[in-house]
Amino acid sequence: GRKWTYNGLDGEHDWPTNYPFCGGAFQSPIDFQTHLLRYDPNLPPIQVQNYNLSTSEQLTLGNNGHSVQLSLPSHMYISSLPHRYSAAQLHFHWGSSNLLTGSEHTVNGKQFAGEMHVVHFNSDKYPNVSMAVDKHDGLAVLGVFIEIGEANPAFDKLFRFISGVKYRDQKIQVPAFNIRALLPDRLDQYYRYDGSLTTPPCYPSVLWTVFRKPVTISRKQFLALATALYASFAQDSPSMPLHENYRKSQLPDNRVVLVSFRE
Ligand SMILES: NS(=O)(=O)c1c(F)c(F)c(S(=O)(=O)CCO)c(N[C@H]2CCc3ccccc32)c1F
Ligand SMILES: [Zn+2]
Repeated sequence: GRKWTYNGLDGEHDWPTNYPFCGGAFQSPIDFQTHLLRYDPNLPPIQVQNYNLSTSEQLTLGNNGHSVQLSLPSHMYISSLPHRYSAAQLHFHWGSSNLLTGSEHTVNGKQFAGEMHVVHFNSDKYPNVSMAVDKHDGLAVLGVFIEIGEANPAFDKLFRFISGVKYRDQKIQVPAFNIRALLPDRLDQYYRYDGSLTTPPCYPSVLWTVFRKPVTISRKQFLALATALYASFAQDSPSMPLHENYRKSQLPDNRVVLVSFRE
């Protein structure tokens, strides 16, 4: 598709020009304001299967110019939703070295340092993520807020390779590891709403689950993510840093956000 960026020309205000859904309804992210929340006691804890990948498996780590993404095998899946949602990839959104506010979803206006998304597709109905991406029941994305605090060694299994994908379209193979260790310990407390991809083409095809509890990584780990990457190709000059790759909050339109926890 046509190129798009997070700021300046081709920035998010211009996305609807080439990607009409970006100007439509049910857009993500949104701000989880208290008055939008409704407690739903029937929301079950999220259950993930086969997330503990063996180190003999290899995954593709890539820089697609918009984020750093890790391919995931489709034998990983979420089993607690109405359909089986199989894993496709995970990626990150962040601010910059001195902007510790780079999450996409926010809580009463509070922005976290970053956010990780684990993208899954409805493998009961669609053969792969590309066929699912524009269907109303196509995708389920798990969102994890990232805060600066105690280091989390699991993220180093990914971040230690980031210098290998500094420039756009660079890809390397990395040893697989336990992806469950990237999620918070409690998967029973989360925000749930119907939304969209937060990047063009912004299809309103995502069942969002954003965990209430953030994960923490150290400032050193965060800087590895926030300062290592370029959105431009290796041969391009000048190079453009890949940072502040988060979309602004979208209008809730009269959407309700279900929560699995009581305040
Ligand atoms: N925040 S988000 O979860 O909405 C989201 C992204 F923020 C994002 F950057 C990407 S991407 O593939 O890295 C780049 C543009 O799609 C995807 N990629 C998804 C959507 C399209 C697609 C097709 C195949 C594999 C993954 C994806 C995404 F779902
Ligand atoms: Zn994302």
